[in-house]
Amino acid sequence: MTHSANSQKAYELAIEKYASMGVDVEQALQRLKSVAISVHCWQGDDVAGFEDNGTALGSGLAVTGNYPGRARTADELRTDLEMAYSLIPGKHRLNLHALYGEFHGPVDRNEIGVEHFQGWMDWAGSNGISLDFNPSYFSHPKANDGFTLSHPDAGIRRFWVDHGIACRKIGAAMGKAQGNACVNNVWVPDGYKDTPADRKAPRERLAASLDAVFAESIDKSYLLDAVECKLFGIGSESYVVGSHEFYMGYAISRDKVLCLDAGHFHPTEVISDKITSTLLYVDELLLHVSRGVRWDSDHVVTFSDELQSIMQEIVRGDYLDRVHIGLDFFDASINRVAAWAIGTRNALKAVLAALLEPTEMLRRYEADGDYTGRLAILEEQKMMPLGAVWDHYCEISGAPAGSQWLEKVRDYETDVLSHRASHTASV
Ligand SMILES: C[C@H](O)[C@H](O)[C@@H](O)C(=O)CO
Ligand SMILES: [Mn+2]
Repeated sequence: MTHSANSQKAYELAIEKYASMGVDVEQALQRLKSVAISVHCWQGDDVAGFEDNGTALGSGLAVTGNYPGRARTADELRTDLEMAYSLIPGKHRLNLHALYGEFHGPVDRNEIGVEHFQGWMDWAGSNGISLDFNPSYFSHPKANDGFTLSHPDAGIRRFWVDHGIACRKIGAAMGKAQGNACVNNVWVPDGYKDTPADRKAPRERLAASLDAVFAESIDKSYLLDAVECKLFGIGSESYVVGSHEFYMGYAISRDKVLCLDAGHFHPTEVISDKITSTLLYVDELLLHVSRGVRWDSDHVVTFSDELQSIMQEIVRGDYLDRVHIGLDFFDASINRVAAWAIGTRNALKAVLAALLEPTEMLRRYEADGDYTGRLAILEEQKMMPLGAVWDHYCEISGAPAGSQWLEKVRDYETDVLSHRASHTASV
């Protein structure tokens, strides 16, 4: 039997196996097709961007590794992204940070405009990709002392408010051009390394600055404002102004999208358990699917228990239309295109696994108090033929099945990435 006849047979057996649990595989694949993951641009170049403002990555962000082939220009980044998208089944979005504009000279953050992102918008339009956006409150001389929107200096706060306003205009133009809302996510690094004497004033200033950023009402069909909390960063170990409680309250009171980054909580705290709670109080969530490892919040996403739980919670709650799934990791120690492919494919595999769960059966057991049955079926799920369905989905989507994508990345490395000058990422 040929390889494709084998995989067809495996798929047919998988359909039977899932049907015996009351699960319709074709219906699950139909739903999966509509799931667009927002792929983050910053994995491709170690969060460097194209500003050339002489400021190294900081504000608690660090990229380790010096794997050759980092994208150095917007064109290189776009070429790498096209390669990555070709390895991922389905149609996905691109999440751009403001420091990735094409500036052609010095343009400070408070002066950026739609024109600096026209190249990205044209590229996105011709590739059928929708864009999301983020103001960049780091890697800038005015962020070097650890504070931006909550800075004690009113002039610096004003500068960063103007950056936020400029980014909302850019995001709205993207949303208008693409015909669906651009999610514009605000994350600020503000915080103290050591115990503060005043936890209150910076939070009051941050709330006031955010209100100024969001003062202009923009049609939600163009732009969705999101806000992202963090527990701690390198250099803000003792206090982060934008904590979870801060942004939870802010998002609820100001009708904003709440962003939950999987690496931004206590090491044993999981965002999968926050989805059903937060969605009682906010209309929509943005997820930054990431993987924390000790001090780092941004390892490449693997097919972990938590990744599976996140997607189960979204699917079980029927939240696929209320949760925007974005990625957030950066690893300079491995091939960067492979990092995108691994992380995004894993996120999709976890969505598929969740769509193939016999949820009705599990709920029935639970309602009947049959916790033995619930645990037994949850564990049996782990041995179901997910891989055969995934391979089939890749094949019908024109993406490589199994590990075939790796060969394509190796070829791309030889043909393209290896010709780029080597560099050393920040450590
Ligand atoms: C580039 C950053 O990772 C990103 O903007 C932010 O979402 C974050 O998670 C900071 O820790
Ligand atoms: Mn994040």
